[in-house]
Amino acid sequence: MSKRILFTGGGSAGHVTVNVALIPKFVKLGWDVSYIGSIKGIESELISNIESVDYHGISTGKLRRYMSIENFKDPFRIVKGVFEAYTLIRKIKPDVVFSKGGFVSVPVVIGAKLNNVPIIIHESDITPGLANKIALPLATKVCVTFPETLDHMKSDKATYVGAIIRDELRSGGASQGLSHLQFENSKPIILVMGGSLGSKKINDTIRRNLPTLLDQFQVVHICGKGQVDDSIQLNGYQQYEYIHDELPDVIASADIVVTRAGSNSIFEFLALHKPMLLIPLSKAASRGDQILNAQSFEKAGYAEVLLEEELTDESFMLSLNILFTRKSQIIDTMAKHDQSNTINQVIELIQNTARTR
Ligand SMILES: CC(=O)N[C@H]1[C@@H](OP(=O)(O)OP(=O)(O)OC[C@H]2O[C@@H](n3ccc(=O)[nH]c3=O)[C@H](O)[C@@H]2O)O[C@H](CO)[C@@H](O)[C@@H]1O
Repeated sequence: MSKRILFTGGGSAGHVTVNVALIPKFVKLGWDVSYIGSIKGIESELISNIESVDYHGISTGKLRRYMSIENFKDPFRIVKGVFEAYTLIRKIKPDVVFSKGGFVSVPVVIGAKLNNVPIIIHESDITPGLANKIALPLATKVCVTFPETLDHMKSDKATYVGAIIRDELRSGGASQGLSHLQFENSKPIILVMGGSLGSKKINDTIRRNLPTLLDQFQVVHICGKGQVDDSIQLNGYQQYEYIHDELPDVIASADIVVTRAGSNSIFEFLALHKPMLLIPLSKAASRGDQILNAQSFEKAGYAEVLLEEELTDESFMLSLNILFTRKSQIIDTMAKHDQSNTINQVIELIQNTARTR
């Protein structure tokens, strides 16, 4: 009988793309693969069309850090989600659950524990997110991406594995990227990505500085859902809400990147040797995890960092020019970083943690 793995994780693409990297590996190994996510979230968009995956949507509540009327309804949604996850897991009978975090993962982890299924959680950021903090006592093992996380997560369950990157990202072609973007070979290309959901602050800064930027560069701008501005039609400037299949080619064609400091994105740019200007999400809007991610990359010599509080048109153009000048030196530093074996290490850990039947 085939082994069975159940994945969970969602809310933003950063809580899904690691699962997207692992799923084909388990399909190839002959495992049955199921996924529990939300009914309408990005995970349902990114996963439910993968043929070999049995996708189940459950009721979810968001773990907010701010006051909202929804905070009173969400405990009921979460309890409903736990009941749905528990019942599904009883039926699916997975040998192991792999959780990438995000609020949808909490009911799934609780449902797995109630069914006595071993749970592996994966933390992408330096400090654990709220969902993973709740999941930690229930988990069998915890995989972490940054070595520094072991200091924040004082648990013998934690193992440093590094970043899990989708294979397809490594096979992009710069010339395919150029032709997809309808760009020329004459000017360098900046890829702007304000996280998987987009960033209004970064979008506005780019658009205000477009005349100056386009003198020197071509700009491909991933703006986030609903944030493309159709009134801007300029040569050498392309906007997208989100890029799916063409992302490997687009990244391959880019010379430098301007991005938030979401863990998956920055490790992907590191693996693909793309020097980065990081503008981390501020502490006012988050637990400050992206600031720590960014500082770690700056210290390692992979990135320039500009804090949101210090973001002005002048500081942005200055940091961008410094990055562009340091480009070759940064690429040399990036070339010394090798994480090509992380995915195999994680697969082995999952296989060793799964129940034996
Ligand atoms: C606002 C917020 O809560 N952000 C968090 C979220 O970020 P976010 O969801 O932005 O996640 P990441 O930057 O880590 O990853 C985004 C993923 O989406 C992919 N992608 C993105 C754009 C696109 O057009 N196409 C595409 O495929 C990227 O290649 C990457 O694999 O999860 C990260 C990982 O836990 C955290 O570090 C971030 O702090």
